[in-house]
Amino acid sequence: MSLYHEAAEFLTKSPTEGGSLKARVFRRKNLKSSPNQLYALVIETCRWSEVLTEIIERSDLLKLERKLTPALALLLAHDLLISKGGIALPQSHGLRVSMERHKGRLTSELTLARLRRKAPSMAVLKDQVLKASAGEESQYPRWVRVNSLRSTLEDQLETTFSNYARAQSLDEIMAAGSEKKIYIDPHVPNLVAITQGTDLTKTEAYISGKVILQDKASCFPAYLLDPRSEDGHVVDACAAPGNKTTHLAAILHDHEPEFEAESQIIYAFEKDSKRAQTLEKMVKAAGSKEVTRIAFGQDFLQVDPHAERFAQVGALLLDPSCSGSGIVGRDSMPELHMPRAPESKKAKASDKGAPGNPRKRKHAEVEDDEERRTIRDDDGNETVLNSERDVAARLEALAAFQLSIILHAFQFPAATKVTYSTCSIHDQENEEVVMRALASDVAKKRGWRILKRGDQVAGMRDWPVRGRPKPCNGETEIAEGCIRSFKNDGRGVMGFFVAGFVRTREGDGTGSSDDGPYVRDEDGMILRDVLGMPVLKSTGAPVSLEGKTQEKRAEQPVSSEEEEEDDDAEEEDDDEEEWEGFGS
Ligand SMILES: C[S@@+](CC[C@H](N)C(=O)[O-])C[C@H]1O[C@@H](n2cnc3c(N)ncnc32)[C@H](O)[C@@H]1O
Repeated sequence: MSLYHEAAEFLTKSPTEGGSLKARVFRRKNLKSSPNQLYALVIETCRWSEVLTEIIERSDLLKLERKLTPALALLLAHDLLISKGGIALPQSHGLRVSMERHKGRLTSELTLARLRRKAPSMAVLKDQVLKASAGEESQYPRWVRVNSLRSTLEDQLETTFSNYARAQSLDEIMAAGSEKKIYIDPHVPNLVAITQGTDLTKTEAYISGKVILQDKASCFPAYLLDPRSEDGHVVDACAAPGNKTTHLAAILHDHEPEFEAESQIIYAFEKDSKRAQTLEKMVKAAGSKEVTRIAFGQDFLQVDPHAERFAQVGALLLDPSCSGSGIVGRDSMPELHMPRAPESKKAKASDKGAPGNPRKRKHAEVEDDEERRTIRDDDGNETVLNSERDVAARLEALAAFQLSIILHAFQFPAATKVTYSTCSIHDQENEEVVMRALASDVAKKRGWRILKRGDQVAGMRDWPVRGRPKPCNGETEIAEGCIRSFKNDGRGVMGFFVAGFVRTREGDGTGSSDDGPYVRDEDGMILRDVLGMPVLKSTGAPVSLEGKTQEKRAEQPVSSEEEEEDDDAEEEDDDEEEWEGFGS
């Protein structure tokens, strides 16, 4: 079966499997075509289907080529007229011949369709098509985190975003239309919002890991955790694809003291080996490899918190699988238009439900039925649910798993900071899990409590949307400590939840305070002398630079990217020698 026949099936048949197009394509076994190619063809054809339907009908293609079904005509017309590569079939293939003999007529119809839409060029038409077919995401800004391991905000403003006008508010970004505008986020450091429409993935900054596309809310957990040199090693318990792991690495880099300090490691666990490979790629691209140890396929719950190698783990970021109900545009699928089949021709079995029936149909509508029965978590796993009771049971199962992750993290002997986050909007997975964690034996025994709003990093303290008091049993301090965000509330972010837990080591009798050896101001920032050296609590005097400066200087690469690559190669060898896996 050709790519086009397989794609036509996805385009026309009501899904029997449920789930988004992406999930259905990637889950389908025995596909002859590459799932990536197939998915791209179907989704792009949907985007262009209104224009292509007009072209096919006006050119009478289906009357002239009786072997073509409406879906095949749509897919082939897409590749013939729109795709750079043309039709992906041998020149003598019947389908390709059927299309190419009408190329002149179809191309003229494309020009007329473009002119009817008042688009002076194909580029403008493409822009229009993309906008018209954009889903929920188009109402949101695009969030971009500047990766401080590879670049700085200033550098990016002068390079990647040099032709963007500075916006004074997020509203300006949302109202900017096609104008390129940029807004520097007031809550999360190194984060900007830009107008939708530009494909940043093609830029040098994206390819080289200088910028990372990451929703603002997804930046909250690492920022709230705020790992500092005195916190020791860090755990990212559920790490793939790695947005938060790489954010943690950038924050460690930003907080790296100029003076002698133990080097810090991020232990990144990922239960799913395939996703762990994505994590590895992201960690490498973001320049975080040196500080990150990935546990491929390792279940965090099977890891022994008391193992020697975790003795210095002071901070843990927990971002476990959840219902994903806060994700923006997860299932959005462009509206599909189908050319009408010629009158005399009976609709082929493979075209049932497409033309003749309502000519326009939203994939979402087809999937709505499925949606009632299917919930998809943020890892893309789907569960078929038949009733409200099923939904409640699924949320309870997720909540029980999420709670077990927190309780496991609470056991790490040196841990004093934990963040827990979900991209869910459900109380059951959010405040209710927090309350259950705080009420647990391990929390009580070890002195874990909520990180109060007043003790949070400045940007999180200022963020106005807080936890819901009701599921916190009216305990406002806990609700205020929880941070929420909601879709469609004008703040331009996804639905999200994060809470921090802290404890002092006195809580379990180990006797040291949890904010490290340096004097801090009321924002929790380390006090420094005029040279920027941190002031020690023990002596009241700044730390001496001796020793470290020379060592640092000796570590500096001579320069050049080539050297960086060489370094990488060496690190790989080093890693292989040093790292023997996590075990339990
Ligand atoms: C919400 S995603 C994490 C997203 C990630 N923190 C990021 O920001 O890019 C949850 C991840 O946790 C992984 N996971 C689920 N249970 C796990 C466990 N017990 N141990 C380790 N990883 C787990 C899933 O495979 C999935 O990749």
